[in-house]
Amino acid sequence: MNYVKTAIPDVLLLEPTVFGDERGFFMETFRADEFAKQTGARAFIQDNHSRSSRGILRGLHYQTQQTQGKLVRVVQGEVFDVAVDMRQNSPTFGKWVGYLLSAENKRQLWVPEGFAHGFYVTSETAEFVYKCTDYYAPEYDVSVKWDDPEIGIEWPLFEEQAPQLSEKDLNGKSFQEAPKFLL
Ligand SMILES: Cc1cn([C@H]2C[C@H](O)[C@@H](COP(=O)(O)OP(=O)(O)O[C@H]3O[C@@H](C)C(=O)[C@@H](O)[C@H]3O)O2)c(=O)[nH]c1=O
Repeated sequence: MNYVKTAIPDVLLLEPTVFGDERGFFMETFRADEFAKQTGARAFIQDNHSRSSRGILRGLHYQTQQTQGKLVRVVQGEVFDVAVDMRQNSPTFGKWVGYLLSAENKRQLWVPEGFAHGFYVTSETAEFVYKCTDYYAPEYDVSVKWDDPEIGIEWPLFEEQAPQLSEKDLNGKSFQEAPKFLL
């Protein structure tokens, strides 16, 4: 596994080593020892899997307590995946990074605690799989507006179709009013 620093050094892009042969391919998707060495993160205790159609946007989400670090990947289709730094005392506070993750490119994104996270589906459907360092806690769940101009995420949107969001995400907080981390 290749761990690549992004423009926000705490957010890492992981490129697995893929062994192809006449049967198909094999890759390791997670190793606790290597991952802990690279990130210093707490152990993962929850795994999630979601499926979404083209044009769905989920995010931007984080939990103010039981804060989750997330190791995310796509097992079918393609998404544009984004992390936003919500750590007030960080040199990259308010900055975002975004990457296309797909079943084909097999890349993973490490989104540490202190970041809001979201994704936009660019294929017909996408199955999204991720590991979390803490449990889901809806009482601490925050949604930040995906299109807040202060963050300025450049989503690769389809022109003919506005992104489709959940009720919760339609009512997301502005970046300014969203609670920040002091990590
Ligand atoms: C996230 C989550 C949801 N749920 C339930 C609550 C709800 O009824 C249903 C759908 O929840 P949501 O609308 O919050 O799902 P979703 O919009 O997919 O939320 C996820 O979005 C991405 C971007 C993230 O970063 C994740 O951490 C998570 O917040 O699933 C759980 O039971 N456990 C969980 O861990």
